[in-house]
Amino acid sequence: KEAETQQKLANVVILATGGTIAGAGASAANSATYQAAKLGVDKLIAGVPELADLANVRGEQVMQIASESITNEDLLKLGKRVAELADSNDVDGIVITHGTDTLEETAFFLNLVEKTDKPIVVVGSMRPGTAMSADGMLNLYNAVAVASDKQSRGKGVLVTMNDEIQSGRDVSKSVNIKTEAFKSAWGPMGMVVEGKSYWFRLPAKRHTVNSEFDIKQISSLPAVDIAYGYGNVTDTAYKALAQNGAKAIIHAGTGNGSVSSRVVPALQELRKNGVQIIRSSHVNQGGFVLRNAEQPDDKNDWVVAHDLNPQKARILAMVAMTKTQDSKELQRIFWEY
Ligand SMILES: NC(=O)CC[C@H](N)C(=O)O
Repeated sequence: KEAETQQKLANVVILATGGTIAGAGASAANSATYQAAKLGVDKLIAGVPELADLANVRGEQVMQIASESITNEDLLKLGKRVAELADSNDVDGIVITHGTDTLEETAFFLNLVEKTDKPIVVVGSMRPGTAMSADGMLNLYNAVAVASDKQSRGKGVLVTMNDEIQSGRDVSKSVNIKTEAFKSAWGPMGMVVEGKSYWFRLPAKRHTVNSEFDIKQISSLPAVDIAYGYGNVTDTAYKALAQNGAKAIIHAGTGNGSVSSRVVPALQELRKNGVQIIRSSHVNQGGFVLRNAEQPDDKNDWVVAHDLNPQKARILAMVAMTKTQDSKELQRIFWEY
């Protein structure tokens, strides 16, 4: 009988990378002061026995770090392992436990490069498991529920936080401390309640199986860095990043991705020297940067990131530049993904 139920359940692999969901604090009152990345994946799984009702779950520890320390090499390592598992006949879905600080970057990266329609769900928590009202158990339960559900196939990389199913492309950590941290300018795709998914929207942008990018063809990512726009800004950071080898600079601009007149000449010069300039916006609730609005992008040969925030624009630029160095192609990619 037990063997029969096991056969009916989906096979879900949990790839653990660290973060608060694997964190531990000194006391139950420590919801914000704790150490991330302490618990191994077996303890995470053992902490939610109800996972066994949803799927045949097994875990792998890919790394054990706080997500602000994730490097491009870590992203590639994780992405390649996800692709191997997705190719395996006995894997139906993949869950990645992750720190929340760069979760949106990893989710978007996987959304661009994984050539599979099998569900890939990235999940974290805002409080460590040792805290009162810890959110990790339910977030993980929801992630496994979504990853084992056939309805989740072909919808791109997903994020389950705070009972919501979000698109890995759109979602961003928009609030810290609070458990309702992850939001998208375009709204969640659905909800997951008591292990059941309720869907309301589909992503309109290219992803996974419809993407032109494939993790199996990527062996390294080019240097792309971000510089911040603000009052009284100088061009020092932009020049320093280029000098240090940046192939593209994401301008985390004010408002519509506007650029200070004190910075414009340096960016024009950098572009002439081959560095791609990509205008994004650092406004909190969803930037929206259009070509030739605020700056003459056609004349400057710059690219706009449209609705992608600076950290997501960095991910797309890196992936795109594994294939093209042409600014027009880059702009096409920024419209399509
Ligand atoms: N809530 C979190 O996961 C944050 C912990 C840590 N800074 C990380 O991103 O891994």
